[in-house]
Amino acid sequence: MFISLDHLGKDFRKKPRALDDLTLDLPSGMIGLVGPNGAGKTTLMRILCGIVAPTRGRVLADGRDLSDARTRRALKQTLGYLPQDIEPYPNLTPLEFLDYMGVLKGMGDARERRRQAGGLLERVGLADVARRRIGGFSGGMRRRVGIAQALMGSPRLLVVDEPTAGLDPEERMRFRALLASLGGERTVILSTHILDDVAQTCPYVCVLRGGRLRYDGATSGLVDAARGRTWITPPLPAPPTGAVVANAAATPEGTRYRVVADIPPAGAQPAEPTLEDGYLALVAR
Ligand SMILES: Nc1ncnc2c1ncn2[C@@H]1O[C@H](COP(=O)(O)OP(=O)(O)OP(=O)(O)O)[C@@H](O)[C@H]1O
Repeated sequence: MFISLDHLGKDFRKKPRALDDLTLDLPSGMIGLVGPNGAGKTTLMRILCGIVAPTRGRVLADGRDLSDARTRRALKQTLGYLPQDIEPYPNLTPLEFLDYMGVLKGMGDARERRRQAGGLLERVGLADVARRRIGGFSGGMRRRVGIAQALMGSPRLLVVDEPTAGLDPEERMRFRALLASLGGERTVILSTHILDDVAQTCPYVCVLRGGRLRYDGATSGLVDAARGRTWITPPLPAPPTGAVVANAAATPEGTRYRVVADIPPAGAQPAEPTLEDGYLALVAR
């Protein structure tokens, strides 16, 4: 599915320009959406899912304008959304929950719903607990129920908000591998604060800050934003002023800072930038 944003903007009463003039063509496959708190990621995802209407501009899905109610209805049937705060009903089993979500998505055939639910639970590694109540599941297992429900109806657009937040490292890796297997023909938009998740799963990334698009393109290209601007300081008693600190390492003589800055701090040596440095160079104020 091809999504285009055309001068998209969103004002809230207390927050004008929560999104500001976004124009962008999203490719199919895995797309990372990153940015600091309040950058507008959730607002953008809600607009893409047809939950919130933009104040200005438009979204086109395969060339069709989402401001049209019929297009929105059609999109909702081919859309999977895993919101940040999903809490699957604790009294249901995963099979029951997926069946219910299938009904909400307009899947009328009960046999097909059961077939898909069974296959998806297999895929997310929950087949052996498919008939247990979700209430007794760990956070990671609930998140996997969440992704399975988002995949009911084989959506062509999958929107996933902060899926690995709060998971332990093993569950996070597992979830990441699962997400990586979902790309292909489908468009998957993955919003996250964890840059490493994007580096590992998304060839394409959009960086938002303060409602504006700061970067869109190959994830590997993010490093260029910090090229020639990344430095390691000598041991110092305090961080250098006027530089964005990307990392700090304590030494007996003081702290060595890894910084992104146009002008090198006194005595600093140039360093090869990483994705993180590039991201910081784009979003730091
Ligand atoms: N329903 C709303 N009413 C008023 N303001 C809102 C609403 N939703 C979002 N905002 C504001 O819009 C801005 C963007 O919020 P949004 O939740 O989209 O950012 P985000 O990038 O998802 O942030 P986070 O990473 O913290 O989840 C913020 O300043 C937020 O306070």
